Amino acid sequence: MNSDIKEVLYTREDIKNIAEKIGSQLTKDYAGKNPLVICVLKGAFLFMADVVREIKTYAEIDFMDVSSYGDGTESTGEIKIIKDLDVPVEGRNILIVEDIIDTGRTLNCLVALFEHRKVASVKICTLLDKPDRREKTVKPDYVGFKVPNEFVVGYGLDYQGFYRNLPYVGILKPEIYKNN
Ligand SMILES: O=P(O)(O)OC[C@H]1O[C@H](OP(=O)(O)OP(=O)(O)O)[C@H](O)[C@@H]1O
Ligand SMILES: Nc1nc2[nH]cnc2c(=O)[nH]1
Repeated sequence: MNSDIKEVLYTREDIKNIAEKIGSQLTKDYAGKNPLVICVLKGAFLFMADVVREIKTYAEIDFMDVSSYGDGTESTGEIKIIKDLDVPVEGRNILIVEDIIDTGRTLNCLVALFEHRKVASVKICTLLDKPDRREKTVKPDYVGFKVPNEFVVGYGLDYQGFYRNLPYVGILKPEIYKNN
C-alpha cells in the first residue's frame, strides 16, 4: 500500500502537533459555549479524535455522514445526507470538523444547512485545505495544513475506500487512479 504513495506530506507527528495547537485555540474560543463538535464522516474520523482530545472545556460531539456525488476523485456539487445528527442544533454553537476542503461544495452546503437550522454560530476546522481548487465560498476558521493541488490520501482520506488507515497524509501516485 505504501508503494502507491508518491510523497508523504504530513506525518502522524506533524498531525499530532497541529491538533494540539488547534485544540488549545479551541479551548480558549469555546470556553463557556458548550459547542457541538460535528465529525463529518467518514474522512474526518481520525482528525476529529485527535482534536476533541485537545479541547479542555465542555463540549459535546456528534457525527454526520455526508457524501458528495461523483466518481473517485471529483465531487459534483450536491451532497447526500447518509446519517444526520442525533440532536437538534437550533441555538447551538457548531464546530464542523473535516478532513479536507477541496472545491468547497460539501462545506458550502453544510454551512447553509446549519444556518437554515438556526444555529447560534457555525465554524469550520479542517485538517487540510486545498484552496487552489475552490469553487464555492468556504471560510475555514481552523486549518491544519494547506495542500497543493494533488490528490491526497491517508489519515482518514480515501481513494475508493482504501488508504484511510495510513497513519500519514500523502500524495497518491497518479497512475493508481488514472488507470481506473
Ligand atoms: O470540498 P469538496 O470538493 O466538497 O470535497 C471535500 C469533501 O470530500 C471528501 O468527502 P467524501 O464525499 O469523499 O466522503 P468521505 O469523507 O466519506 O470520504 C471530504 O471528506 C470532504 O467532505
Ligand atoms: N481522498 C481525497 N478526497 C478528497 N476529496 C476532495 N479532495 C480530496 C483529496 O485530495 N483526497
